[in-house]
Amino acid sequence: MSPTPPRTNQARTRRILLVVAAVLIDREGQILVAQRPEGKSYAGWWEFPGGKVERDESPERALVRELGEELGIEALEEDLEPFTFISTDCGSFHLLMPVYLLQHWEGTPTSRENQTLAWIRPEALGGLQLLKPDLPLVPRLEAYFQRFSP
Ligand SMILES: Nc1nc2c([nH]c(=O)n2[C@H]2C[C@H](O)[C@@H](COP(=O)(O)OP(=O)(O)OP(=O)(O)O)O2)c(=O)[nH]1
Repeated sequence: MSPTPPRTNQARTRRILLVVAAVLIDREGQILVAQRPEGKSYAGWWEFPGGKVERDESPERALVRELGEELGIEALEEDLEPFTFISTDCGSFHLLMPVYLLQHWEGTPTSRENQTLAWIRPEALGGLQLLKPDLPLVPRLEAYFQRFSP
């Protein structure tokens, strides 16, 4: 009988892609979601605003930059509240995505990159075709918002 090979979680480690995302929450407790536009990978799927962290950029700086580029808003790094993170195998890369909550910003979020924007109630998140890596965020956000409902 041959010896049992050691158990490993994964055959090999893939390149880590560091992406940051923000859950914007307005005064009515609605959250902002964005639909990826034609021409991008996963066009038509919904996601949270954000994007890839560039070389020599902190996650918070990257997110402030992405929010400016995608939504035309000004956010402060200190207003980004760490919420959770996603760490998952996406096939050709391993996605590591810190997710922040944001309740204060300057300006009105506007589509700057042809994405469709929607303000939705947290309980409507489950009905959207969200990017698969984002699915664990749905129950976590629902639980977060339930804590504040009467
Ligand atoms: N912004 C954002 N990206 C997400 C989320 N969930 C998720 O899996 N991603 C993935 C999709 C992409 O592979 C990557 C985000 O990168 P991106 O949006 O800057 O990249 P992209 O491929 O759309 O753009 P580009 O390289 O063509 O400029 O992270 C999310 O909620 N928000």
